[in-house]
Amino acid sequence: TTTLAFKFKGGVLVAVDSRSTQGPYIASGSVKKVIEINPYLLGTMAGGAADCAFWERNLGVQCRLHELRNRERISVAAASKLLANTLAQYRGYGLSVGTMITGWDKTGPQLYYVDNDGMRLHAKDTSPFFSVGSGSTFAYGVLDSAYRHDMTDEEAVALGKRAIYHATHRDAYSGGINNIYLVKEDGWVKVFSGDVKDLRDAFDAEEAAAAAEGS
Ligand SMILES: CC1=C(C(=O)N[C@H](C)C(=O)N[C@@H](Cc2c[nH]c3ccccc23)C(=O)N[C@@H](CC2CCCCC2)C(=O)[C@H](C)CO)Cc2ccccc21
Repeated sequence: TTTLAFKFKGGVLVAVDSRSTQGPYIASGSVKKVIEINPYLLGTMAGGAADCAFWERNLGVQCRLHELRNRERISVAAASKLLANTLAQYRGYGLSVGTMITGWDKTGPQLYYVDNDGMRLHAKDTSPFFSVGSGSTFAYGVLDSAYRHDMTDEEAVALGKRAIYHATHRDAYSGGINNIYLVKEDGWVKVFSGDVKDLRDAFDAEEAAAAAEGS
């Protein structure tokens, strides 16, 4: 799996692959690794498929209950804390969940990393991006070299495609479809869904267009 997300001038960019494996066997080439918790909150999934699917759906229930009790949408910080607390309760049970919780709340765009070890990291200017999964090392190589905060939405999408392309090219456990979401002030938008095999020319074309626009 390769999942990544980064904060930038326009909000938050989320990009994931869609391969599920059982050892060397590809169980699926088209799983959804982004869960749409509500129109303002997204969660990414890496690790045990059933663990991620079950506990992130459970998080959705907890977020909805928070809204009903408090008559206001839950913040990204609180939503990520609910999941971190749940995973802490099950520490030692063998859960495998590596996730990013992101969205836009009254404090603006926010991004957290949460995993089964009980880690909960807040993306700040020092580290505005995370990548989770077996392909994350390849994605970090691309993000570390090309990330800039003042990217346009199009440049951010092109960077997400480039990072997923290189990770799925090198990592046997990543592949399938690249799904990309943009988190804006009025909620998330799914902006791209395409086979990773076709990505190469996609981000080359976007690059050329951006260069032409710049000149
Ligand atoms: C697709 C699927 C299941 C599935 O593929 N299960 C296999 C065994 C699974 O969990 N695969 C993991 C890898 C894995 C196997 N055994 C493990 C034991 C512990 C931890 C991980 C694993 C996977 O693809 N993980 C993906 C992310 C998943 C894909 C499916 C959607 C949710 C996120 C990855 O992290 C990469 C492929 C790297 O492993 C189980 C399930 C239950 C209900 C509905 C759908 C599914």
